[in-house]
Amino acid sequence: MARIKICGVRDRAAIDAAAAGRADYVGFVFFAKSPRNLSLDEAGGLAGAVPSGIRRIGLFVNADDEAIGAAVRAARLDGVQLHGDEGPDRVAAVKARFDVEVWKAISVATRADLADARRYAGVADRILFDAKTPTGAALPGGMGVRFDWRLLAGDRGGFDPGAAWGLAGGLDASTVGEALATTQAPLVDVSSGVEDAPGVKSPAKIRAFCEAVRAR
Ligand SMILES: O=C(O)c1ccccc1NCC(=O)[C@H](O)[C@H](O)COP(=O)(O)O
Repeated sequence: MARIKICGVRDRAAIDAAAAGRADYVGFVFFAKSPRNLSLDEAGGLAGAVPSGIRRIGLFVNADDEAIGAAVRAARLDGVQLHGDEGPDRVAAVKARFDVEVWKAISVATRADLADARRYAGVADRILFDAKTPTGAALPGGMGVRFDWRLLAGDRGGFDPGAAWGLAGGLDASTVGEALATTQAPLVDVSSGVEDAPGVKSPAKIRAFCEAVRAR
């Protein structure tokens, strides 16, 4: 069964719903422009509400070591998700500096974009294929945009078949079944698809999403 990450949680109710749905990961966003952004204090408080079986992943966009380190410590992060223009060298540097798993998001619109993932082979602990948001969009993710999931069927553009990966972008309880059937993704990541408004998670939608994944 696919693992589940509920990204952009901002309150205890969302964490409780993720736990009830037996999600594997929750995501804390550290990006000031995001409606899901958390302060270090907020993230530290929420971290204590996350049950021990759920891993905490911090999301960053082109952040420096100081910002990543402060969040890793405050929220006792198990992993970091690099969602900006970080190249393989930067991913390797984050991995060397911090004792956490490191995910790299790859923005996908066309098959050509998949080639980017190959650059991170043996460097990132997980590749997250996410939809490319439109040019000039406010955020590089978390906007409910999906891409053609058929691009990930087969060899995923030559991406290492043994490497860990996940699917994000435009998923919700009504679409995740089709996404999983098409891609066989080992992990699905959702944010706006389990919200009532940007940054406002819906416990009912989180539970429905988890049930839809488990129904596969
Ligand atoms: O969620 C954000 O606000 C965000 C901000 C900046 C970069 C990435 C962001 N989210 C990335 C995620 O992990 C989302 O879960 C992923 O893009 C899927 O989002 P959605 O299509 O809304 O489910």
